[in-house]
Amino acid sequence: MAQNLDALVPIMDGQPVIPVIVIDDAGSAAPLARALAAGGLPAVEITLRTEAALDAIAAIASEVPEAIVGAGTALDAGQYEAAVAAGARFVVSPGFTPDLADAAEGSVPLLPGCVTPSEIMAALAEGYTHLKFFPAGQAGGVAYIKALASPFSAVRFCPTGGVSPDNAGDYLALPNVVCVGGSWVAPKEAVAGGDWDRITALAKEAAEWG
Ligand SMILES: O=C(O)C(=O)C[C@H](O)[C@H](O)COP(=O)(O)O
Repeated sequence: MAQNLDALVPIMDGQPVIPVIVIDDAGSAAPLARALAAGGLPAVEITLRTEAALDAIAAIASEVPEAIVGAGTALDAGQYEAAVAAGARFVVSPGFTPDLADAAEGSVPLLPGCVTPSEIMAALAEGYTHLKFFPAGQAGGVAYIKALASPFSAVRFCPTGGVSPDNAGDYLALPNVVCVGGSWVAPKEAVAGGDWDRITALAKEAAEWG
């Protein structure tokens, strides 16, 4: 009845930035994951927002052993199960529902999103301490997360949404932030153009915040 922290914490602690990927062509998935891992970001979150997402997760799981593939934007138990079946090693959701909590009783860890104190308390009651904070910038940013530290000293966040090279350092400096999520390390045009060197360079810069 709790979050699988043994599996999740090493992923969150392992790199300061988790790339958030919206993928249109599953054929790009393996080279993209290789490029990110080469830059020091092995864990990648493939959002379940496109038709190609599950195939992309499966491709990375089977072809890129140095990567740690996760699924993002899992909105319900069915999506959690599909992502796990495709090979996801962690699953991220923008929110948290009882349905997702039940599905995530298995071994693949869930990183659910919470913003308000009541949402955080509901997550704590389910045994969840490691939470996504989404949409980070719009929900209150660095100042808001800082204010959550005193009442929720056991909670650790991964802010995502509006995080960029300009503010990632500010988020990561907070004691209750372990990593951030962001799409900037894999720009759409670089993925479409197969510009893997650029993506490795962006990943290297991001990895240095750790
Ligand atoms: O789909 C989800 O579940 C999300 O997490 C949305 C993400 O926050 C953004 O895709 C990344 O946000 P940006 O780095 O601002 O582009």
